[in-house]
Amino acid sequence: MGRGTTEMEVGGDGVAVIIINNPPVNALSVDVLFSLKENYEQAIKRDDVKAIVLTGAKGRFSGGFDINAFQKGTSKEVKPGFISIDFLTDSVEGANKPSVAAIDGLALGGGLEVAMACHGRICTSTAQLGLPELQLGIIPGMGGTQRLPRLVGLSKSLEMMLLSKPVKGEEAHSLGLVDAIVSPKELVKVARSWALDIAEYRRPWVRSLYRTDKLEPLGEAKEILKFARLQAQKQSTNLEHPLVCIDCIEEGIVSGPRAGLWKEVDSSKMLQSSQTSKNLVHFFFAQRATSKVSGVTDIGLVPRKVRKVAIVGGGLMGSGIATALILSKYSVILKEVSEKFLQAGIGRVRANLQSRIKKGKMTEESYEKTLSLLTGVLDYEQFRDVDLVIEAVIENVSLKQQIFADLERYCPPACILATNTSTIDLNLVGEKTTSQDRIVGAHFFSPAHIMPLLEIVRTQRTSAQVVLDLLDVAKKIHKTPIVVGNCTGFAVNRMFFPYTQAALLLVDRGLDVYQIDRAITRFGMPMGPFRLADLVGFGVAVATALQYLQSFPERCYKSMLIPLMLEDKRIGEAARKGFYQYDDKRKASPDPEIKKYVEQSRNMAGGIQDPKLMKLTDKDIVEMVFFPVVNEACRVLDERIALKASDLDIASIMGMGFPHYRGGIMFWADSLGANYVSSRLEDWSKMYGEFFKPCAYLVERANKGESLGAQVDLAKSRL
Ligand SMILES: C[C@H](O)CC(=O)SCCNC(=O)CCNC(=O)[C@H](O)C(C)(C)COP(=O)(O)OP(=O)(O)OC[C@H]1O[C@@H](n2cnc3c(N)ncnc32)[C@H](O)[C@@H]1OP(=O)(O)O
Repeated sequence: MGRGTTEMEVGGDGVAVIIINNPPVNALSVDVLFSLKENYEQAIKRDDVKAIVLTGAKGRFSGGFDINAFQKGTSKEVKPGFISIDFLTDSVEGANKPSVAAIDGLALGGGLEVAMACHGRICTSTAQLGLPELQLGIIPGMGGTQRLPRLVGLSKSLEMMLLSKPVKGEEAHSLGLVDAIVSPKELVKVARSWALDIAEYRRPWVRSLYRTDKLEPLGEAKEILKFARLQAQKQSTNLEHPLVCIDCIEEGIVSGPRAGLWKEVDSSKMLQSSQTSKNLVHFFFAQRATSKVSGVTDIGLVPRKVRKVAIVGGGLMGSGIATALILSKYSVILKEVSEKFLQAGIGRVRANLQSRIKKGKMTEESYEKTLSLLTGVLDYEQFRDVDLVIEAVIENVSLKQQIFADLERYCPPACILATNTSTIDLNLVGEKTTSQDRIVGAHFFSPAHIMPLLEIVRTQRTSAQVVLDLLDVAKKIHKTPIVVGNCTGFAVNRMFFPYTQAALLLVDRGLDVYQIDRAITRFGMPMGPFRLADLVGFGVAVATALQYLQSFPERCYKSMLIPLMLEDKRIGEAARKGFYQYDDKRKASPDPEIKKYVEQSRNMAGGIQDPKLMKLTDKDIVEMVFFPVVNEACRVLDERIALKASDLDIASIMGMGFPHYRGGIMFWADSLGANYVSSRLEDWSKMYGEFFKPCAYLVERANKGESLGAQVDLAKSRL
């Protein structure tokens, strides 16, 4: 079956309207592009056609080239340059009949590139126009690197491409990217008469590719490109495609737009088969797949409306969650135990909003309006009509049990009862209630109003309806949800607990703390394990480590390094002293004093330093720190705590900052090969103990030559 088509209607006015039709976003599949080409040929041939209007069905021009084709390939072989040069440049832009693009909704990537090959563009004020290809590890491949700079100037086009940042209709108009803004109702009508005006020489016949009026003089252009290269190298270390994009733009400016088009064609082909592009395309689909949950979103249920939310606990997490909710227009009640704590909680919400004002993301007026959605309370009286409660108090089982028993008494019987615990078994939390079907985990990551991930934890008794309702709330507060099962640490924290432990093991065996952090940040993590431990605080680190020690004693590495530092009141960034020392501006710098703790810890670990470890490359360090994480992720899948490896990819990226351009933890492991990961772990386990022992799931997949990302058997699911 084909993927999409175009339809053509020729009106009595001599205008052929060609409509792109490929729901939901009118993506340009190869089928759509071939159909478009056929209709163009017809329109050019027919004597009753004077001009052409190109538009998209159902209020969306086009979301760009069909990204599925990057993963699955296409049914037809297309020769290089066929779409960009033969069709768009020579047949559409070079035609003797003018085309006008009528843009509503979105014109992204290939969608905007097709529109830029037209001789005029009309759009609605809400339309989004942009070239976001770089977010997929590729560059615009249908002339975008050549035409966008010629329409909006070099600086703005670089910003739009390098940041994958679209512009809205009004801005597109003031930039000169579109010629007029009209209402959706008028769109096609105005485009028709615009096209006729061009055909009859009442308006200029503009071929964007040959315009030079917006381009800066050569010397200035070269300076702008030089600066852009420096910026790209700084902001996108490890990435090649932003630099390739700049090279293509430069080629067009220096050697002419046709040479630029050919360089773009060749570079696009090369980048499409790069590992980075595969990783980023995987990330695109994996992110969308998280909200498709088998047994929840495919059984005909409809999410219930959540209007009013109560939060118990106004600490760092509770106030962050409250901020996220009021920002999405939920009415929120914040409960604390005393006036003092309540005011502190509300103060934190205020500060979160104020910081948005400082960053220009919020006006004073919307600040007041948003804050008016928050009510502080000291008892449960106002909980009688809430639709959702999120408990966010300290990690104390009996306190949580008491709170849930109270919630059961005060909240309506259908109210969703969620806990923000990051480790405690949900069955334990709800032990003193009879409401197990509506108890669910809503695990936010700190700071909750900023971090994009929401881990939704369900027990075997949580109802599908409750999970669906929370998925809907997640969407409304712009969080990416992953639905996981119930166990110590759930999916995200559990998967990452070996991260710090591996780093500690390496230090006990002779490696330098800062060398490890450097290798991990060069790999693309926002910070290394030791800098992260400082940020989280040693108190939390030790408490969490104890929980894992209780749950998974056989594979915990017990280093004394953090407890030793804790004894001396080095507790991390909060005290300005952890693995690093911190100045007034919270800038971290290595601290020579930690040497003594390291020595002590090494002695307590038996003083075994391994000369082999002294010669580790960055790559080895990265693998020794992350392969234990992959190993734990495999266990999480094997136990069906997560149902899809791609959910763990998203969790690693959005919860832990794993570089998205590496595709996420499991996709990255698969790019190296399950067999490689398993055999390296096996070797290390012989040298350094059980901590590295590959789990049965990993060994089995490695032996069978299967990828770690291949679907698990859902029949065994515990959810
Ligand atoms: C040669 C060229 O230069 C190369 C290119 O054009 S590459 C493509 C460039 N285009 C892009 O990067 C745009 C990617 N898409 C997006 O940013 C967003 O999907 C959007 C802004 C278009 C719509 O966002 P939103 O309304 O929130 O819906 P969203 O859930 O993201 O997408 C709806 C569906 O359309 C699909 N989709 C979106 N863009 C697509 C595309 N270009 N190709 C194929 N499918 C696409 C999504 O996968 C999703 O499918 P699903 O329902 O099965 O999960």
